[in-house]
Order: sequence, then C-alpha cells, then structure tokens
Amino acid sequence: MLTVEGLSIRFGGITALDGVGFRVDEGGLVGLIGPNGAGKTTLFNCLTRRYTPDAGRVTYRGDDLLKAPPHAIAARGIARTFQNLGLFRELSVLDNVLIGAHHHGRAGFVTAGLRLSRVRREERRLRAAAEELLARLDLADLAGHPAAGLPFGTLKRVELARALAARPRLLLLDEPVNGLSHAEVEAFAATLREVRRDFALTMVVVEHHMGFVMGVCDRVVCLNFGRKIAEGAPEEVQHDPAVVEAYLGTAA
Ligand SMILES: Nc1ncnc2c1ncn2[C@@H]1O[C@H](COP(=O)(O)OP(=O)(O)OP(=O)(O)O)[C@@H](O)[C@H]1O
Repeated sequence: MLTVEGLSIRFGGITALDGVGFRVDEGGLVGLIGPNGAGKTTLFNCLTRRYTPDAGRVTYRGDDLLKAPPHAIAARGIARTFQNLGLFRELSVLDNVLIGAHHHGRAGFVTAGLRLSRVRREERRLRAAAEELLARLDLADLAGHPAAGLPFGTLKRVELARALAARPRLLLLDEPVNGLSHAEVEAFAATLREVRRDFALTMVVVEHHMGFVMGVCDRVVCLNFGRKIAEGAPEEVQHDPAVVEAYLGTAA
C-alpha cells in the first residue's frame, strides 16, 4: 500500500502542495486529476524523491520513502513515466527499454569491466526480457528503430515499456494519453488494463483525459492549487461540485 500524508511543498511564493493525503491499496489504480498547475507532477516528483517536501510522510509497503535516496526508488519497486517522455531520442527502442531495466543488472562495475561470462549471461537475460516486453506492447518490429522519428503515440508505448522494464510493483504514469488520438487512447487503456492484471501492478495515473480516467481508475483524487478537493469513485468525483468548479474556473 502507498500512503501519502500531509504532503506540502513550496517554491518561493507558490504553494505547490498543501497537506495532500491519500492511499492506494495494493493492486489499486488511482487517477490523479486537477487543472494545470494543481500540483500533480510535483506530487510524483516527491514520491520519486526528485523533490524533498517541506512536510508530510510517504510510505510504500511500510517503508518510509522520504528517507530513501533518489537512486534507491527503483530498487523499491517504483517506476514512473514522464509527461514529456523520458526517452533517449538517438537510441533504439530496444536500448531505451534496456536502460529502464538496468537496475536489475546484478554485475558490479568491476566485473562488468572485465566482461565476465556472468555479465554476458545477464545481458542476454535482460535483452530477452526487454524483447518480450516489446512484443507484448506491439513494438517488436520497431526494436532497432531510433526513438527519434517515431509517431508520438508509439513513443508513449515505448515510454510505458521502459518503465515496465524496471519490473515495478508501483507504477506512476504522468499523462500517458496526452496528445493521443481517440483510437490510441482506447488502445492504451486496453493495454494498461492487461499489464495491470498480468504484472499485478499498483498504479497512480495523472491524466486530464476524463474518458480515460473514468475507464481505467478505481478511485480518483482531485487536486486544485495544491490541495485535495475531492476523492472517491470516478463518477462521484467527476460530478463533485468542487471539481466541476475547479475545471470551469480554468476554462473561463
Ligand atoms: N521546480 C519548480 N520550481 C518552481 N515552481 C515549481 C516547480 N515545480 C512546480 N512548480 C510550480 O508548482 C505548481 C504545481 O505544478 P505542477 O507541475 O505540479 O502542476 P500539474 O498539476 O502537474 O500541472 P499540469 O497539469 O499542467 O502538468 C505550479 O505553479 C508550478 O509552476
């Protein structure tokens, strides 16, 4: 279970998060919604230790995450995707996915430097796992293609594959369907349901696309100006007057 309690962070005069708390049960899928600037990405950045909050507590499976150094987050079974894609454009699709898997490599620098047979075996194991993941996400034909030049919808799937290569238990997705066509959103939702089931994932998904949020999430948390303004079942939150007002206020 992921538990977030009283999370607060300020940047100069801006309060990006103000006492935010919620829980994600093991195997649960929580949608994090809210207008632009509500604090959603900042929350992810606190969970993955990119930012250190001014106050609050984050525990995952009983572990105090705020005490973990940023580089130890992946080893705790947590992976994320990025709104603007965390891919290396010049590298192939397969190499991007292998980078996502690298923390699983057990060989240290010295043995890696000596190219011992164990290292080569491990490389083969990681490569086979990455290729299997690409096949699952319909990306096998593109394994050798550089990320640069691929359509945006495909890159979003590569980004998902890169995060899954770390074999996370907790997956944080930042706007995974932003910029996708209607058909691509449907396909991504179907893929996400499958990988959620097959990899027994717990997930938090930041997304503005309401149809997607309603279709894949069990629960929804809505932030506005760094505060939690609603939490509950998707339809409940969608029709919550405070949520409607927060979104209308943005559109006006
Ligand atoms: N490193 C930073 N330095 C200064 N201000 C920041 C920093 N990171 C976030 N902020 C501010 O914190 C607030 C919350 O931003 P955040 O990106 O978390 O919102 P968001 O809900 O993810 O928005 P969007 O939907 O547009 O991605 C914004 O006012 C933003 O400008």
